[in-house]
Amino acid sequence: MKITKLTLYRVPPRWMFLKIETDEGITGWGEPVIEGRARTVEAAVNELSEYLIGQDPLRINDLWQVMYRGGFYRGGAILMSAIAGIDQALWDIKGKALGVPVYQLLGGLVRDRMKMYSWVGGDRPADVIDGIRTLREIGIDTFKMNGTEELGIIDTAKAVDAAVARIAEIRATFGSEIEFGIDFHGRVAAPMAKVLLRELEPYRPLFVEEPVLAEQAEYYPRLAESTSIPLAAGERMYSRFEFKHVFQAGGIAIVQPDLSHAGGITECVKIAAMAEAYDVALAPHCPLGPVALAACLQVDFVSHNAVLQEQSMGIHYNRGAELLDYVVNKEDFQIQDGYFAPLPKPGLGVIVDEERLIAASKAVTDWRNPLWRHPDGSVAEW
Ligand SMILES: O=C(O)[C@H](O)[C@@H](O)[C@@H](O)[C@H](O)CO
Ligand SMILES: [Mg+2]
Repeated sequence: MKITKLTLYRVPPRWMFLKIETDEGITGWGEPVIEGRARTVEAAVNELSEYLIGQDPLRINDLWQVMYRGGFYRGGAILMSAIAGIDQALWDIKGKALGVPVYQLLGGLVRDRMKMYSWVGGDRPADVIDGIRTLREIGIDTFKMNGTEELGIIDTAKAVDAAVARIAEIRATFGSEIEFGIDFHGRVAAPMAKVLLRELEPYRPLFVEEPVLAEQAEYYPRLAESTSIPLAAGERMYSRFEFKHVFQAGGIAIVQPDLSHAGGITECVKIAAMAEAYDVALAPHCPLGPVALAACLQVDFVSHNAVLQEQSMGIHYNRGAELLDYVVNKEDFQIQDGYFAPLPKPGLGVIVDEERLIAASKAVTDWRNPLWRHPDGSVAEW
C-alpha cells in the first residue's frame, strides 16, 4: 500500500482535519492542529508530506521516526502537532486495512468503559452551578472549570477570595455528589499557586491543572509538597523527552498529553507507559474535535493508568460547530452515565462527514485565543 495524497480542512470552530489517501482506496483521518496557529501547523503538515507520499502507511513507527528525527530541529508545539495528526491518520488506515479498532492493534481493552468529564463556566469562570446542574441531568458527574480570571504574579486577597468562593459554592451546593478539576490554565504564577492551593485544600478538588506554566515545571514538586491536591499537567508538553523530566522530578499526579499535540498515538502510548512506571495517572487533554477524541479513547482503552477523558461537548470554544457535527456515526460517541464505550469501528472508529467538512471549510475564520491584559496594561496569561 502507498500514501498518495494528503488533504487538510480548516473548519469551525478552530479545528483542522487531515485526510490521508492511499493507492488501495483506504483513507485515514487525523486532527493536526494548534489552537490559534492552524495555518502554521498546515504548513508543517505540507512540509512533512514530502516524506510520506509514496511510502507504506503501515510502517507507522518508521514514518514517525522519519518525521521526528528527519529534521535537525524537532519537537515543540507546531511540529509535534503536525506529526500527531499524521500519526492518527496512519493508525486509522492500519486499523481499517486490518478491519479492527486501533485498540486491538495495541493489545486490546484494559477496561469496558472510560470515564469522561465536561467543561463548565467558560473563559472567565461563571455560572458553574447552573452548568453543573444541567449536565448532571444527563448523568455527567465530573467537571472541569477555570480557576481564575487574569491573575497577577502577586495578586490580592480579593482575587483569591473570588476564586475560592466559586469552589466553595460548588461544594456547598453539590457536596461530594460531583467531582471537579480546577484548571489554573497557566494563569497563575508560582507565588500565587501556593496561596491558592492552600485556600482550595478544604474543598478537595479532584485535581488542579497547570498549577503553573509548563515552562515553570521545576515548581511542580515544590507545589506538590505544599498540598494534598493532585496536580495535573501535560497539554503543553509535546514528547516523551519533555515528560521524562516531569516524571523524574515528581510532583505531577496526572499527566495530560494531548493526542493532537504530543506526537499522536505512537508517542502518547509511550508517555502513558512511562507514567504508569512512575505511578502517575493518565488523563488525555482534548478540547478539540472528534478525531482527536477518538485517538484519545484508543489510548485510554489500552492504558491501565487512564483515569479521565476530556471531551469538548459544550466547551466555551465550540462556536460555529459542536463536537459531533462532522461525524456520521454519532451514536458511537454517546455518553452513558458519564462514560464512553470503546469505539467499535475499524481504525480510530470515527466516520468523518467529508461533505460537511468541505462546506464548513469554505466559511472558516482564523480562531485566535483572547489577548488579555492586566489593569496596568501588561500582558496577562489567558
Ligand atoms: O484544559 C483544557 O482544555 C485547555 O486548557 C484548553 O482550555 C486550552 O488548551 C485551549 O484549548 C487553548 O486554546
Ligand atoms: Mg487545561
